[in-house]
Amino acid sequence: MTQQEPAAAGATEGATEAAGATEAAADWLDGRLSIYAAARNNLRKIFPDHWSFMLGEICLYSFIILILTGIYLTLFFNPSMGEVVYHGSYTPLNGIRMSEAYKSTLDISFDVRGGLLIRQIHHWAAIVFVAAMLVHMMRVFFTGAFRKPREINWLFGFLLLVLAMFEGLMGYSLPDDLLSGTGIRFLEGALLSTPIVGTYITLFLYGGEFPGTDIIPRFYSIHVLLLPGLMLALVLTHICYVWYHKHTQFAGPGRTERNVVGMPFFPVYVAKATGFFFLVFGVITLAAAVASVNPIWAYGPYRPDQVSTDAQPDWYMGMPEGLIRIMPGWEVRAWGHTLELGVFIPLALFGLVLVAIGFYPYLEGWITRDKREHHLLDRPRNRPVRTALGVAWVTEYLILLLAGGNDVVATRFHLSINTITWACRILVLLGPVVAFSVTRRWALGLQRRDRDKVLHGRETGIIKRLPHGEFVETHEQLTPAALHTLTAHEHPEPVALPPAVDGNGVRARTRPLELLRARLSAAYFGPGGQIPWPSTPQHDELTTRQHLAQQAHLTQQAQPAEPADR
Ligand code: HEM
Ligand code: HEM
Repeated sequence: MTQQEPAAAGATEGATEAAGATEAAADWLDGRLSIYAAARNNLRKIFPDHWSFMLGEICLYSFIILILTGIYLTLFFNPSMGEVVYHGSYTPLNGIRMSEAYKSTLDISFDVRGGLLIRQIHHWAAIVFVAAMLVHMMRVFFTGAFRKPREINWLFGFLLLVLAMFEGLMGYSLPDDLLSGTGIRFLEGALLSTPIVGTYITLFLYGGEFPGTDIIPRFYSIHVLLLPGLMLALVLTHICYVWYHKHTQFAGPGRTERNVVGMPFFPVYVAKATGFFFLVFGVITLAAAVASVNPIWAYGPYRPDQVSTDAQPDWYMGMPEGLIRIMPGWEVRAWGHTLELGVFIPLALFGLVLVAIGFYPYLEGWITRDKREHHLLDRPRNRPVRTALGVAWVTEYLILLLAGGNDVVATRFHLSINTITWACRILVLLGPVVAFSVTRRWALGLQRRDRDKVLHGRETGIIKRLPHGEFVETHEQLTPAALHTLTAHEHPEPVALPPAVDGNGVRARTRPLELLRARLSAAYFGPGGQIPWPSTPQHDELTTRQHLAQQAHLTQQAQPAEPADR
């Protein structure tokens, strides 16, 4: 017997006791909540694997980080517009009159232990949150994961995106620094431009004339209570739907519309997801620790008579900002009222774009008349028109982001602000059209390449010289798995117009909506929308030709090209 044995035996006994206690606790819970049945049904749930499926997780984890850090901030932030004179650690602002909201944010930054880091994590998490949402949304869009039965979940996700943008706007308005105030002023202008109800909405929200003393406390309630509450409910519903519908998967051998191929939720995904949460938290914390964001002490407290150059909203508000900056300052005065078209048109456009994004799944469903469920994802190249629409939208977004920062571009690159504005005006109209047509052609080109690969195999890059001098490139047949993946997608037919003459020989009237649907469907699935597979005779001919060429090749290799004697 060695010295260690009693200790080891003691440890085993302890572990057995702990396991027994855990089991007893689990039994107690099961007697009340039937957790065994719930665990049996859910823990082995299968999830398919693809790197792009982690984008939704980044949204989820940054949302959790926002809630955790936000709760910490509420302990020290004072959402009051009451005025105080600052005497604190940040000496350059000593003796300056400011709101209590601004002062408490300075205190969080300079006097609260870990305050600045938490503030920065909160702000960085907000930036990552909205960025992850946009990229996640584009993944869902480009792969067609929004199709039946997931249209509702797309709508929930879309609502989350809109709420997050406004949650962010409210958040960076809270510290009441010069930049915040400029944002609140911008919002006031935007609301005032709404015809008929604009003035009433503004007076109601601001509790009187701008800036008043109500706006920060009101934004605070909305920021820490109303919107996070709504978002939490939506996030939970969103994830429940992902669970209920089961995740989509990319086509591949053994994967069909009726099964899910992947790894079990427990233990594989639980372990992966936990690790990934800490990775996201770590990266955001690192960014917060090394990269300063929103240094409000450098901007100073808000004063309505001041505005700084380079005043920029957070990047996700770049689109409305850009639209307003490039719009000519049109104004109509009639019957004693002013219609501020220069602000109202861009905002209406922004709203329309958002609505179009939210309802896109229904629009595509209407165009394609497709009522089936889809659990296999599309490769973006196989739906060129949809992919091109997505790229056109991203292009438009980026151009407007640039337009929204026209003052920054002008000062950093020593350019004329008018030149930038005019360039953006032209680009906003041309950019999406060019992006659409280049992407569509590109996707069609990739489809052609896939078709060639299926018919002729993969180009190996190995050139062989035949005995009679001809050079040929050898092709390698695809593996059955690759062949399956490349040929798994459907080739839908465009929706046909109803016959011009009905069964009784009477001319039928085509309704404009049906005509529109037929045209759009032809654009999606006509010759400009997909590369048809070769017809059966074409396919047979190609295979025979390939076979003959191979035979000839083999014969030539077997016989010397130049007979030695005759
Ligand atoms: C708070 C924001 C969001 C969170 C926490 C979230 C979370 C998730 C998670 C974890 C998944 C499963 C993994 C994945 O596919 O990435 C998912 C799937 C999905 N999300 Fe989101 N999401 C958010 C925003 C959005 C947005 C903005 C949209 C679209 C407008 C959207 C639409 C969808 C759809 C349709 C699915 C199902 C995809 C499939 O099964 O392939 N989500 N979401
Ligand atoms: C869910 C999405 C959220 C987003 C996108 C968001 C965004 C922001 C942003 C951008 C700021 C400005 C930070 C800065 O000063 O640089 C902010 C401030 C703040 N947020 Fe949030 N936030 C969210 C959720 C929450 C939640 C859930 C809480 C509280 C429970 C919270 C509490 C606060 C407080 C107290 C401030 C003011 C303190 C400060 O500015 O340092 N936030 N938020």
